[in-house]
Amino acid sequence: MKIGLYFGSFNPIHIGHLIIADTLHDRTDLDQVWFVVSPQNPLKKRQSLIHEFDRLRMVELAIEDNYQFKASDVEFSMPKPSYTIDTLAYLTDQYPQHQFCLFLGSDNLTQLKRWKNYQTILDNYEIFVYPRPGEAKTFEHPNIKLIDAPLLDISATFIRKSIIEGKSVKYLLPEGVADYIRDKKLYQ
Ligand SMILES: Nc1ncnc2c1ncn2[C@@H]1O[C@H](COP(=O)(O)OP(=O)(O)OP(=O)(O)O)[C@@H](O)[C@H]1O
Ligand SMILES: O=C(O)c1ccc[n+]([C@@H]2O[C@H](COP(=O)([O-])O)[C@@H](O)[C@H]2O)c1
Repeated sequence: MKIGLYFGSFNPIHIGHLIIADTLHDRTDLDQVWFVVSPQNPLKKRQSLIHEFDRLRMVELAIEDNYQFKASDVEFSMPKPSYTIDTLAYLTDQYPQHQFCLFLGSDNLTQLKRWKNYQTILDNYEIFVYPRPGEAKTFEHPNIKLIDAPLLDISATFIRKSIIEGKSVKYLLPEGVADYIRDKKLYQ
């Protein structure tokens, strides 16, 4: 099977993530999308990062009606911070029957040259990139595939801020995720 790995902090998962995953899945020959919840992005120091178990649970709630989407906690038992090349090597070793590729927002493509062993990632994995407002195209490589799709000006940062300010995030989050945040009083 061909699997698209969608790595992220998902703090929390929002409808932008779901639209991106669905668009990339629809426009490629991928069989499944795995949402890989990263405990700690090596380049982001965030005090508002809630526990990875809550972030994983919200991903599970968000994708439960889509059998082609899976949630992965593979990075929970790996060393922190979460280096993508190490997870790719682990998954490639664990699942030799699968072919893996990556999903990135274009903000992360801009940052890619700061990632651990980015050249190895580039040379060995196809990368599908969803455009993000404010991000210019940075570099080209045969394995980088830019997808032409509507810009989505939605971020988890905006959602966290809105919750703190008591503003509505009703249509920015899947319903189950909004309920989970409310019940557990997260991000307040
Ligand atoms: N609106 C968006 N457009 C394009 N890509 C996005 C968008 N939101 C998230 N992504 C991509 O999804 C992946 C996971 O993103 P992440 O969980 O960090 O969400 P975020 O909304 O960027 O969070 P935060 O605001 O906390 O940084 C990254 O590759 C990111 O580039
Ligand atoms: O491997 C790296 O050096 C590296 C550097 C920055 C980000 N990443 C990964 O990129 C993914 C997206 O992160 P985020 O916080 O934008 O959702 C997440 O899985 C991070 O662990 C990985």
